Amino acid sequence: MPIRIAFIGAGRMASAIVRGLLEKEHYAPEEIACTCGDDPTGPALAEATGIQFLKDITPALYETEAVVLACKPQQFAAISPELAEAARGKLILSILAGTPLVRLSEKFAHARNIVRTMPNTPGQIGAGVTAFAPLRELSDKDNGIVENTLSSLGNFHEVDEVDLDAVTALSGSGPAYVFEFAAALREAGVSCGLDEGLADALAIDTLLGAAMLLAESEETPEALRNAVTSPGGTTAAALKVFQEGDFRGLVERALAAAKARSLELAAE
Ligand SMILES: NC(=O)C1=CN([C@@H]2O[C@H](COP(=O)(O)OP(=O)(O)OC[C@H]3O[C@@H](n4cnc5c(N)ncnc54)[C@H](O)[C@@H]3O)[C@@H](O)[C@H]2O)C=CC1
Ligand SMILES: O=C(O)[C@@H]1CCC=N1
Repeated sequence: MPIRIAFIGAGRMASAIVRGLLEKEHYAPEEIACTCGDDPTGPALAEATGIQFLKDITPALYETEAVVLACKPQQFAAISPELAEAARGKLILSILAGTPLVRLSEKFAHARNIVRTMPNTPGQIGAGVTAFAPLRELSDKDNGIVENTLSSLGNFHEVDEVDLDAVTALSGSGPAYVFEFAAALREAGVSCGLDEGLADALAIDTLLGAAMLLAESEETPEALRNAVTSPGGTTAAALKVFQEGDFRGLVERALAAAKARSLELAAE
């Protein structure tokens, strides 16, 4: 059976996409191939999912419809000109943070089209969100491939490429901020006298419940926050500390740092 989609890189994000594609039955395992660098990720992904691992994937690219670039941005330069040439006439989907379409199209000069995307790790369980920007308008066929791939990870939005560095700062890196907040809640709960296991369970269910309420409610985050905050009560006491510590300013500076780093990655 010919390969229809090939993954250059077989790490965490490639695994999430492969699993999503298989779960939604967009491809049979034999129609997907991956390669990797000098580590065991490719054989491990093949073993876990039934897809093919090819140490040298270049010959197989001639028959594929689409190629997903899923190595690290710093590993992009190591992709050989021979591999890029074998991707002539193919649809290229990149998940590389920071790497702009202009740089992707220098290497994959003869691709049918190139789509720069920014997914996130909740895609592992179909709860991700991805933004994408195509180099040229997508044909119906390529639009179908992009939609199948991104919908298997969760929700998706088409954006102008210029927005993708900010998207990376917000939703690409964003799960890490939430996990850091969950860990901070757990530690603070322990400081307040709770058992660690209980603090962990309370932190997770609080984040999950609040996110589900926010997604289902018509209210803004501010309105939902206010609904928790009784005048002169406990929440007001905590939010005052957040405000004194410039919580919003801190988040703004964190996203600005991530966006600046994404822009720097363009040249690495
Ligand atoms: N981890 C995350 O939360 C997100 C990551 N991304 C992007 O996804 C990409 C992959 O990230 P992860 O999966 O986290 O990394 P990872 O380190 O888990 O996987 C990288 C993969 O690339 C392979 N590789 C290295 N050099 C190679 C080469 N020359 N040819 C082919 N394969 C090669 C490695 O063997 C490995 O399989 C990165 O570009 C990152 O910017 C995008 C959104 C979210
Ligand atoms: O930290 C990174 O560079 C990647 C891109 C977004 C999430 N992880």
